Amino acid sequence: MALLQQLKSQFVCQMIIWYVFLVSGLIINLLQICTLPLWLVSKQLARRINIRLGYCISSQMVAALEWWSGTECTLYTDPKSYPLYGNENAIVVLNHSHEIDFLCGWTFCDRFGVLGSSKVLAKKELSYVPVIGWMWYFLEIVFCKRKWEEDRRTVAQSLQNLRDYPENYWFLLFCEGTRFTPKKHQISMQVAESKGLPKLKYHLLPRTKGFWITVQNLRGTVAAVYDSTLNFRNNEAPNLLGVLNGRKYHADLYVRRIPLELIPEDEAECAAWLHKLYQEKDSFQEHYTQTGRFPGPTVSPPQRPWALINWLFWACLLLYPLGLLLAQLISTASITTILASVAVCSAVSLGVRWMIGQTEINRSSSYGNKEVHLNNN
Ligand SMILES: CCCCC/C=C\C/C=C\CCCCCCCC(=O)SCCNC(=O)CCNC(=O)[C@H](O)C(C)(C)COP(=O)(O)OP(=O)(O)OC[C@H]1O[C@@H](n2cnc3c(N)ncnc32)[C@H](O)[C@@H]1OP(=O)(O)O
Ligand SMILES: CCCCCCCCCCCCCCCCCC(=O)OC[C@@H](O)COP(=O)(O)O
Repeated sequence: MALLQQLKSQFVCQMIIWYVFLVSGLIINLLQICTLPLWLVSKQLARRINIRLGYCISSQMVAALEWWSGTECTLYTDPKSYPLYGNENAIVVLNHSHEIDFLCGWTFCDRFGVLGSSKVLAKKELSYVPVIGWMWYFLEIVFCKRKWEEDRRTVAQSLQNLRDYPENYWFLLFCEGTRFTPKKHQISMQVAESKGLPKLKYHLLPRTKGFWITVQNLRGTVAAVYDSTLNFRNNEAPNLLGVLNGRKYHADLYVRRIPLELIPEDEAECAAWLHKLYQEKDSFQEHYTQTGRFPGPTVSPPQRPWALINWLFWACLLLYPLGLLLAQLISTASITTILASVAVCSAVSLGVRWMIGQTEINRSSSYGNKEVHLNNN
């Protein structure tokens, strides 16, 4: 067991995982570009094809979490709501304090069959990330600049486009707008105080505009909000490098299904509703800290083999040409080819490090970090 663990953290294993991910990802991005003319002829068919192409990329990261690191995910939820998951459109509201929260989200999407089609309100900067960000254009992910004056029009338009989406999806919203850091927490609690809102211990104060605009624009096509609270056992702070090194974590997710009809239409009432939701989420986190579990029964959505099958397919397809290339490089080794290979590998490593950096909280943006001038009147 310890030997296997050591093997997983070996540089050559990491290289293989990255090689398969990057090369297959770029091939899929190219295939996505090839679907562009199809959008003019049959938009729904183009969307269905892109859902499957997108699955081929995001499921590789799910495979890394589930099959490589062996991370386990436990779901706490009402058994009556459980059969609806994956069989309806939903808005997912999730806390944002862990570096791999999006990845755990993807794992649950996969288990309920909505990984390819799922959406998120994401910051614009992520659209430039190779492979993942480029894939998102074709999956109609909604991007925002976190500048309301600009976002109110563009976000509403992107959401309207999703009204006739041909397959069930979950729309993820991190209402906190940025990842939790002590400084951002302190500043957002000053804002809470100035608004006369109770302080939160485990969350930043939620931004309400994105939630309101999402609910308003998807009303009639989305059935419910899934209020989701994620935590990791033993106070762990998991990260992507840990996953790629084969480190096992245990995620607990608490999901409450709230029918969309219960959410007020009026903007101010909707904002008050969201603030109350976050106060409840805070109490669930407190419960977890005290007892090590969320309230209610647990269910284990079955793990599906497709993420692993997809990864094995790409590995078989891409490792053979890599072997040939390496053999040729070694046999014709000249100083120029060696230098060129080292230069390419270094550039790719830097790119890879930058991509991983996107998930790291200590490289988080300065959004929510600036002192605000509060008006208490
Ligand atoms: C478990 C199942 C999981 C299922 C997973 C499903 C799908 C997965 C699919 C993909 C996974 C990929 C994951 C990728 C993750 C990427 C996520 C991100 O990029 S998060 C960042 C982007 N998203 C958001 O920001 C969403 C939340 N934000 C908003 O809603 C904002 O309102 C906004 C629409 C972006 C606009 O932002 P802006 O800053 O311009 O306006 P605001 O209204 O927010 O700000 C003014 C408002 O806020 C008050 N204020 C000021 N400072 C603060 C502060 N520090 N904290 C809180 N509030 C603050 C200020 O007083 C104003 O208040 P008011 O409105 O009352 O005037
Ligand atoms: C087998 C596969 C292995 C390969 C691993 C591939 C790793 C690819 C890494 C690229 C990941 C790109 C997706 C990043 C998603 C990050 C989500 C996130 O957490 O964004 C942060 C924002 O919400 C808020 O930003 P901040 O304001 O906190 O700043």
